[in-house]
Amino acid sequence: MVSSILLLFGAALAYGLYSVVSGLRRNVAAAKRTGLPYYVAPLDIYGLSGRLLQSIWFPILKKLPRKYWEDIELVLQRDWHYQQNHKAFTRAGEAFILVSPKTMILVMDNAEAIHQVTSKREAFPKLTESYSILRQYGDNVLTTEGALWRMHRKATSASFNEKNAALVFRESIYQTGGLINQWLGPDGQGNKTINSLEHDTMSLMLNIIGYVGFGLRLLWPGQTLPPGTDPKLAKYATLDAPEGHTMSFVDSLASTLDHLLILLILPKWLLIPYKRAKKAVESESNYLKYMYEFLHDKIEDVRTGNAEEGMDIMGQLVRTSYGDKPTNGSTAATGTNKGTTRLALSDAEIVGNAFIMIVAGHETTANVIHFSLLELAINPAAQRKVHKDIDAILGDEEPDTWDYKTTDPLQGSMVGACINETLRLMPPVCAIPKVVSGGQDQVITIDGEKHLLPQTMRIDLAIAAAQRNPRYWPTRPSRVTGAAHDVDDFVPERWFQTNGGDKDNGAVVEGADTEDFGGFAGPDTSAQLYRPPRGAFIPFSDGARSCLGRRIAQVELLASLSTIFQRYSIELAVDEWASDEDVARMGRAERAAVYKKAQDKARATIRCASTRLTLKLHGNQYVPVRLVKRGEERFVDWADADV
Ligand code: HEM
Repeated sequence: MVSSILLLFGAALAYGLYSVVSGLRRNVAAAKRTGLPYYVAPLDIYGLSGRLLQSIWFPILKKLPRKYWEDIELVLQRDWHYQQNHKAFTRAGEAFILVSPKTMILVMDNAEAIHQVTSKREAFPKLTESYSILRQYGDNVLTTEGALWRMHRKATSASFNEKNAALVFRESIYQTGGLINQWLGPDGQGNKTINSLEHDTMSLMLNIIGYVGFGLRLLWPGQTLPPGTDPKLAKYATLDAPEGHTMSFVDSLASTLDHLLILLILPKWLLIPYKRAKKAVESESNYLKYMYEFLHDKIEDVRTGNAEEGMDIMGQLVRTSYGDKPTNGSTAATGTNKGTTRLALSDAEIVGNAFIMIVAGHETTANVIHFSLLELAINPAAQRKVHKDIDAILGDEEPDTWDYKTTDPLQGSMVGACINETLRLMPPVCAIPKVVSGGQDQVITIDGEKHLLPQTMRIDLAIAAAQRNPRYWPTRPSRVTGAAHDVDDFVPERWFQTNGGDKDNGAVVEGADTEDFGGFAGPDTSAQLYRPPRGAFIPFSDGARSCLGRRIAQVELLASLSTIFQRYSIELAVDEWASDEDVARMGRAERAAVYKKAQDKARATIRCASTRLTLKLHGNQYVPVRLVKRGEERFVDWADADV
C-alpha cells in the first residue's frame, strides 16, 4: 500500500517536473524566435503565486550567479513600475521577454512599440483576467473584451460628450468651493495644518463623481440641499443613514471602495466575525441596496416620462435599456421588459457599469489632484506661475461665472502643464496589461526591425517607465538631485518647450483601428504644449480602449485647481520643525531652511507611493499642508526665486 502511494507520488512529481522543464524549453524557444532579448524568471511574476511567494523565491534567485538575475533584478521587485520605472530597462533594453515555464511576458517602455499595441485592439486585446476585482458587481465596459465590450462601450459612451463635460465643469467648481470652505474652517481664515489631503481630495472627487455617475448633488458637512430638491434624490445626498439603511450613500460607497480587495477574495461568511471585515460587508450590502433602489427609481422615471437629460451615466444607461428608442445607434435589442423595448444591458450590467465609472473616475482623479497640490507646494516657483496664468485667463471673476470655454486656454497654460507633469510622474495606472490575440501571431516593429510575437503572449505596457524614459522628454540637469537629467523631477515648464517631440503626434501604424468607438477623440494634451512621441505619454491609455472619462477628468482637474489657486496658495506645513510664532520671528534665510526640510520630507513621502488599485499614498503616509489666502503666504510667494 505504502509503496503504491510512494510510486504514485513519484510519478506525479516526475510529471510535474517534466511539464515545468518542457514548458520552459517551449517558451524559451518561442521567445528566441521573436529576436527580442529574453530572460528566464522562475515563476509568472505577475501571477498570484509569483506575487504571494515573492519573499521566498526572490532571495533564492539572488543566491544564483549574478548573470542569471542582474539584468532583470529591478523588474522582479514589488511595485517596480513606479519605484524603478525606466531604470528597470537600462540593462535589459526597452522591450524584453520574461520567460517562465507557464508564461511569456513582453515588458516594454518603448513608445514606438506601445503605440502599435494600443492602435490595434483586435491584434492586442486587453488581458481581461487581470480585472476580476472590478467585475464583482456586474460585467462592464472596463473588464470585458470583444463583442460584449463593444456593446458596453456603445451604451456607456453616450454620456461622454462636450455638453455633459460643461456640466461637470460647473459641478467641479461648486464642489471645490465646498472643500475650500472645509479647509478655511469655521473662522474662514485658513492657514491651518491639513493632515487629511488624501482623504479630502477623495471626498471631492467622490462628490463630483456622484454627479457624473448619478446626477446627484452630494454635500459637504454643514451644507444643506437647496429647497425643492427631489426627495428621492435627497436620500442619497444626506450624510446620515436614511430609513432602511445603516450607512449614508457616500459612506457606503467610500467604504466599499476601501474594502474592495477583501470583498473579492474572501467569502462573506468568513468576514462576518471580524470588525473591519464586518464593516466591509455592511458597506457593500448598503451600497448595493442603494444601487438597486436607484436603478428602480430611474426605471420608474423612464416609464413615467420624468427622465431628465444631464450628466447621469446610470440614468443614461437606464434610458438606453428601458427607453422606447435605442440611443447612440445601439441596435442590440434582445426582447421586451414589461412592455418597453429591452436593450442588451441587463440590470446587473447597468449596476456594474455605474460601479466601474465610480471606481475608474474617483480614485484616479483624486490622486492626480492630490499629487498636483503636493508638487505645487513643494515647487513654489511653479505655483507662482500657476497663479500668474490663472490671473491672466480668469482674472477676478467669481468661479461660478466662469465660461466652460476657458478650459482651452487653461489646458495650454501652466495649469494644464502641471496636470500633465503630475500624470507623467505619478500616473494613477502605472501599467496596462495586453495580450497577443489568440487568433494568430502578430508583428511589431522596433527601430525598423520586425519581431513576430507568438499568440497568447502577454504584454506589459510600462506606462510609468515610458513617461520617465529620458529619450522622449526635454530635460536639463536636475536641480533637485544633481543628476544629469531632471526627468524624475516635477518640472511643468518642460511642457512649454515645443522644439523636438512629435509635431504630427504619431507615426501611422499599419492595420490600426479606424472604427469610432465613442468617447472623447481629442489629444491628451494641448496643442500649445510639448507633444511627446505617440506612446510615450499615455496616462489614459490610447486607441480604442483608451479612457472613456479622459475629457471629464481633464475638466474636473482644470476646474478644481483653478478654483483653489485663483484665491489661495498651498504651502507645506512646517509644524514638525517650527511653530507659527517661530516662523513669524524668522528671516528669509531661516524660513528657506525650514521650508527646505519640509520639501525634502514631502519628496521622500511621495516616493513611497504604491499601487493597490491605483498609485497613491497608502497607510499612514501623508504630507501636511496649509491652504493660505493669497497675499498671506509665509513661504511660497518668494521661496525658490532663482528657479
Ligand atoms: C486622471 C484620471 C484618469 C486616469 C489617469 C484614467 C486612466 C485610465 C486608463 C489608463 C484606462 C485604460 C485601462 C486599461 O486599458 O487597462 C482607463 C479606462 C477607462 N476609464 Fe479612465 N482614467 C481617469 C479618469 C476616468 C474617469 C473620470 C472616468 C469616468 C467618469 C473613467 C472611466 C474609464 C472607463 C469607463 C474606462 C474603460 C474604457 C474601455 O475599456 O473601453 N476614467 N482609464
